[in-house]
Amino acid sequence: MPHGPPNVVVMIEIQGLTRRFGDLTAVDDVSFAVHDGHMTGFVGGNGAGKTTTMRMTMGLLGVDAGRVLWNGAPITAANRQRTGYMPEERGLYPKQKIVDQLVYLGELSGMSASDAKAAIMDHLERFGLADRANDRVEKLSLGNQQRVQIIAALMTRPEALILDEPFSGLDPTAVDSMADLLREHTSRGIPVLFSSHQLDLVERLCDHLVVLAKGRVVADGTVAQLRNRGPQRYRLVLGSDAGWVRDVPGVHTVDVDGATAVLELTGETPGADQILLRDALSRGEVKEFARIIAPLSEIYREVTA
Ligand SMILES: Nc1ncnc2c1ncn2[C@@H]1O[C@H](COP(=O)(O)OP(=O)(O)OP(=O)(O)O)[C@@H](O)[C@H]1O
Repeated sequence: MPHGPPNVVVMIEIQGLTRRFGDLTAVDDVSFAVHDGHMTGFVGGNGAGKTTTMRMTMGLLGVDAGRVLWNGAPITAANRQRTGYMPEERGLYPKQKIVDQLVYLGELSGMSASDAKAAIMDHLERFGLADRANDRVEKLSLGNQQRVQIIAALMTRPEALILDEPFSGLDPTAVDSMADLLREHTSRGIPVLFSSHQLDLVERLCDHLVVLAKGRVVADGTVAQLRNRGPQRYRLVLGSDAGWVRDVPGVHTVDVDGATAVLELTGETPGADQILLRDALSRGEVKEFARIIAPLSEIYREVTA
């Protein structure tokens, strides 16, 4: 059972955040919103500025310019205290028992020891760690330590979640438990921002995507919106040679291999897809005419190139 107030509606807006380290502008005028009830994936190569943006959002790092809004007003310390944050650097005490450590962290966030304990046991159960509650952290594998770190961020009845690479190091079962937990939060209106290099996972989970490259936002939208930015690609499979498609107006031929053609519509000729299909049908059998859905990894390569 999820722990947290029902139907919280929070929107976080990041506006013009900028941070320099010496000559390097690590985060350069970054703006985007993390909408209530949305899972927002934050992606970008190593050093793109994701962690720096998240740390500024959490008030752990000063900003050179820009601001963060919480439901339209400048974010406060109290708002941040109600945000479940998972830092990139994992900070557990190796010698302490898992349950004691989590109770301590819960109390720091204002929970009573008994509430904290109930939330902890529920989360340990979900991550298959209930029987390890009294083990010292150092006895856990790295992946299981990661699960404990996640519990620390999620057990405190957060009203927003900002998670720096929460899926890294998790096995597929833990990835599924984590994904379910995050969905429970978004279904109650909680905004979730998480960074990840696992694009397949981001594609599967996220409603919204922000792509950072060299400190700047290079794409911001739904996966479908990002897909529709470029030319639309189709595959045409005929019963005979497809070479004639090269001469169809408004169609750019990417590749023809015998009866199969990969095409892009240039957008210059309205209804080019219908013209193409009519032509193809008038020449004989059409086995397939379908849009090619680019994987997120391809879109990512294009926007960060
Ligand atoms: N405290 C610091 N002092 C100097 N440079 C820093 C500091 N923190 C970050 N940087 C630099 O800022 C840039 C952005 O780093 P950041 O950690 O935000 O990237 P990231 O997108 O989270 O990368 P990764 O995916 O590798 O975790 C990098 O070039 C990094 O070396």
